[in-house]
Amino acid sequence: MEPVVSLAGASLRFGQRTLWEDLDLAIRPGEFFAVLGPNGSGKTSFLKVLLGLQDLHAGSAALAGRPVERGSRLIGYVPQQKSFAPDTPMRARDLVGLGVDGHRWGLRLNAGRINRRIDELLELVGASEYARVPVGQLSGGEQQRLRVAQALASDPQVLLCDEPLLSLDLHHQQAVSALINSQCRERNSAVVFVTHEINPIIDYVDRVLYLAGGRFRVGTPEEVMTTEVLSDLYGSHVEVIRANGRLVVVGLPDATTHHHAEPHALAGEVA
Ligand SMILES: Nc1ncnc2c1ncn2[C@@H]1O[C@H](COP(=O)(O)OP(=O)(O)OP(=O)(O)O)[C@@H](O)[C@H]1O
Repeated sequence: MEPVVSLAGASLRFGQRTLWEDLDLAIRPGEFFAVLGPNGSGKTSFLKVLLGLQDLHAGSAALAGRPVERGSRLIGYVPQQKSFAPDTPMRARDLVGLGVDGHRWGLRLNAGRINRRIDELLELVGASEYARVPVGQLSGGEQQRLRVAQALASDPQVLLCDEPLLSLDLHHQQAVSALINSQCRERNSAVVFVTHEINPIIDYVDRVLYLAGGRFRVGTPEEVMTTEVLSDLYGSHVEVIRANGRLVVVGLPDATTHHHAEPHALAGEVA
């Protein structure tokens, strides 16, 4: 199967600082691909490259075989959370409606079908009851669920998610992760999911790109999330503990404010 996202010899550098270099990557349709790493390791910048918003220092990046470009219709994007201003003159359903234009849903949708599609998306993210509330009056988590609905609205071939679970409670973390996974499996979208914390999505992830200290590793979670690999990436000993199907990384260097769960939190929390 042709990859829908591909990078060849890709390097990103700001001034003297190399975030990653010589990255070769092919992400196929229907793949759930997680991007992990500490603060400042270049996860958001990686998404910006795919969005055509960040030039590479070297190498190339392509979507569906064509060079990345701004405003690509192939992409759905859940940006890193920023709140809407309290007086934003838009209701929740208007925000989701911005994502529905029907170009992947056959003929141009008429008003009735657009409304039904918006209702369906609001329902999927559990936002029906605040559909008519101005977005600026909603909580961070409620706004976040709308962003997910908006990103799914166009049935994108590539779904880019930047920490989409931030500020969601456990129930909605699970619901939103499952929804993104359905888009991946049922609609064959490639999902690129940036996160500090792999546990909420560990059952869904096919492969991981782990960025740290200007280097990276790519592979399945079993290949990458090990004491040996992460100790090598961080350049100091870290311990990866597996318990109850969850992963805990212990002993990360102080300089990396990393949101992995602490060992005491094993009993069912989600960091
Ligand atoms: N346009 C830019 N010019 C210079 N430096 C930049 C630019 N964009 C990002 N950086 C730097 O590159 C590094 C990586 O930023 P990025 O936002 O990609 O990290 P991240 O892994 O997403 O971090 P976080 O987990 O904190 O969101 C940061 O140190 C940031 O300051």
